[in-house]
Amino acid sequence: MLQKSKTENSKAVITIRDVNKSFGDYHVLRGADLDLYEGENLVVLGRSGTGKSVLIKIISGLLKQDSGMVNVLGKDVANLSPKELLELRLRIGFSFQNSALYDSMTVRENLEFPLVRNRKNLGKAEIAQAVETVLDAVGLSQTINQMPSELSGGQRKRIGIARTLILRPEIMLYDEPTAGLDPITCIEINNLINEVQERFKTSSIIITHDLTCAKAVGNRIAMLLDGQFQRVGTFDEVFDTADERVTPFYDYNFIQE
Ligand SMILES: Nc1ncnc2c1ncn2[C@@H]1O[C@H](COP(=O)(O)OP(=O)(O)OP(=O)(O)O)[C@@H](O)[C@H]1O
Repeated sequence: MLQKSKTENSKAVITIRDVNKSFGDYHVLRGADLDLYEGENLVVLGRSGTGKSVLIKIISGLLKQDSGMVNVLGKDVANLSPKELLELRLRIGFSFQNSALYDSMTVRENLEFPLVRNRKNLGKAEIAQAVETVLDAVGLSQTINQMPSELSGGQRKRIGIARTLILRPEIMLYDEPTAGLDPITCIEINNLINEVQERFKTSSIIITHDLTCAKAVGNRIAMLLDGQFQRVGTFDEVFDTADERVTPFYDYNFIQE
């Protein structure tokens, strides 16, 4: 796992500075600052409705901030042309709760799909090799000819992550990766997030309400409070406080050591 000092010496692949975003009277992001460093797993915590999804949408260019700067992989996201934005999005892997597999396709076909659509220069053998590599990475080589309906929830999640990895993203964005999974499967997904970091050298933002997950995968934790990342650091640093906006997170979560 990355040491904190190493993380802080790395270059930022996402830089967010003084970002504001309102919906009507509701000022969701209020001068938010955040860096994602190359190679790190950064966990974003925050109560429901604090703006975590809004932030991810701004990073991926689906929403525009009202003011402030968002730079992703050297690009000023708010000022990209539609074509440049598409190119940037191909360098980002999204693992979202609603990124379901295609039920009518086998695992192999599900994994081939993004390559066939986005990497038109690849031959059959290269596609087959890429499918094998990502299936091996998520530990599910044996499911290659199965249908999604034959897989468990945890296996479907892993195949979803494999489908994202097949385009070799530089950044991974995980939105609540362990939501709705049993505790054993949660541990498997946490391990997978760490394996992906190591094997594919990705830089990742992981949004979660699951503190076991946060502790297991986060090189750093960033807590969104009142529209800003007011507590950023290691897990222990973030929770070593009597701040009443922070302590309930810890008190009400069961932490598996
Ligand atoms: N397109 C939109 N139009 C109006 N309001 C919006 C829009 N998108 C988000 N909001 C509001 O912004 C606030 C933050 O929403 P967001 O989805 O980012 O919360 P979150 O931190 O991801 O919450 P959760 O943990 O429940 O997913 C909410 O009050 C939401 O209603």
